[in-house]
Amino acid sequence: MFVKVCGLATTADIDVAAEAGADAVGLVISGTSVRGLDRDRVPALVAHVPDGVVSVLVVNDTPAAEAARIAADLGFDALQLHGRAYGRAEFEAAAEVFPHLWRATALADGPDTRVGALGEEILLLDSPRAGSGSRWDLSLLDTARPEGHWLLAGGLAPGNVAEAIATARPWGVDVSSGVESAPGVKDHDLIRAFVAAAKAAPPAQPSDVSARQ
Ligand SMILES: O=C(O)c1ccccc1N[C@@H]1O[C@H](COP(=O)(O)O)[C@@H](O)[C@H]1O
Repeated sequence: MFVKVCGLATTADIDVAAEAGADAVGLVISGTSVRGLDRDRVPALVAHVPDGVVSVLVVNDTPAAEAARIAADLGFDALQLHGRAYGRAEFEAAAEVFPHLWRATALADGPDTRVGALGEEILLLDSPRAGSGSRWDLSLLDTARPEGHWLLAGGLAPGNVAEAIATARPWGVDVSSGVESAPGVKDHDLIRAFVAAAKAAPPAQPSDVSARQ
């Protein structure tokens, strides 16, 4: 089970997530998120992510090509694009700048659920309110379950991730609010508990892909 912990703010957060066994860590650049980092702090945090852990730039409503340039300039391994109604042409233009794109969308919005439909490497299915800790109706997957490299997100936490994995059968999971003691403040014990619970869950799909794309 591929596990990403998102919205990290300090080098200690990164150390804890990596030591717990997270496969990827997310750093948010967004003016509207409580987890949005000052741009001048980001290079040191990206550089702190250890080899073997995927560093992911997470943006919301940023034009894809602009976000791709930021991801490339700051040395991220992957770019998670949330929010806009991105089209294939926008993704293709962004991929020429930075190829490791993740498409984050809400199933309630009726997206194309084929992984790679816009050229992305990973599809992430989230609640319509990214980063809010909101869960969503996983029964929507019954008629639109993706295959392959897709991540489940939205209101996951140490106490519900095993059940969510059993229901949704994703390739991986992503968490932010559910491992915090207050909005934007990561709780290290919750990070450890989340990664342990997710890794212990029986995988629904083979883990046949390395963490670094
Ligand atoms: O975490 C944020 O603040 C955020 C901001 C902008 C876009 C995405 C964001 N986070 C992503 O939201 C989901 C799930 O969050 P939660 O666990 O429900 O709080 C996850 O994909 C994060 O990467």
